[in-house]
Amino acid sequence: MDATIHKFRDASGREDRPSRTEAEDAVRTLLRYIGEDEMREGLVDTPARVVKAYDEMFAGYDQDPEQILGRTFEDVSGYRDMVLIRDIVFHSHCEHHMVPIHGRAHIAYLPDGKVLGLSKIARLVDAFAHRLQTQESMTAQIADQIQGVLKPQGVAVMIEAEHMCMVMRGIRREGSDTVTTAFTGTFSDEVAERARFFDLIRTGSGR
Ligand SMILES: Nc1nc2c(ncn2[C@@H]2O[C@H](COP(=O)(O)OP(=O)(O)OP(=O)(O)O)[C@@H](O)[C@H]2O)c(=O)[nH]1
Ligand SMILES: [Zn+2]
Repeated sequence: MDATIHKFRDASGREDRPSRTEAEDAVRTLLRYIGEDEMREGLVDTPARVVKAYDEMFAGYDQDPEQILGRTFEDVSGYRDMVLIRDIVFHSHCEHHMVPIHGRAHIAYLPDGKVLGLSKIARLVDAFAHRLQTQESMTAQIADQIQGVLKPQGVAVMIEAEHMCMVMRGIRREGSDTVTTAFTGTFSDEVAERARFFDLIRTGSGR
């Protein structure tokens, strides 16, 4: 499993980033490549729209996951049991074909004195989803980032996703989900904790 976390790059930091105009020209080239007339009325503004959409869909390269998780809370009255956020819907793009992946992430951790703001976990998913991804990398990146920043007793991540590159092209197989998991700490060591994680995802009543 490739757990490499893309290096945080700030918007101005990459000297080799093409300009907006160059990116729009590249879209015009693709329009011509598919057989379109990039000058026809309906397409005149399309390159600018596509680049704007890319800014949003790939905003993750300018987001620092560590900063997203930065603030933790310690005053949780001694709560030590599992915290599970399930069904975090996300949209991403596969790094092989640059077409959408859509799915759900289920993320749990066993606190060791500190907890995260709940919204920060969904923000973390978005930061990684808004980059080119493989499902395996994204799963490992989320687990490693939470483990690294929060240092809980363990992290469990499960992602279920559909890859449009398998639906719209190639094998053209609708409805198959890919499931990936990553476990650290107690979840990695103890089969019972993993079982409770799976139980809570499916039934909501692990104990
Ligand atoms: N492991 C993994 N594979 C993925 C993911 N997303 C897409 N793929 C696969 O990446 C592979 C790329 O295979 P290639 O043979 O290089 O490319 P291709 O000719 O477009 O492959 P086909 O999709 O089989 O037509 C395909 O099998 C895809 O299904 C992912 O998140 N993880
Ligand atoms: Zn693909």
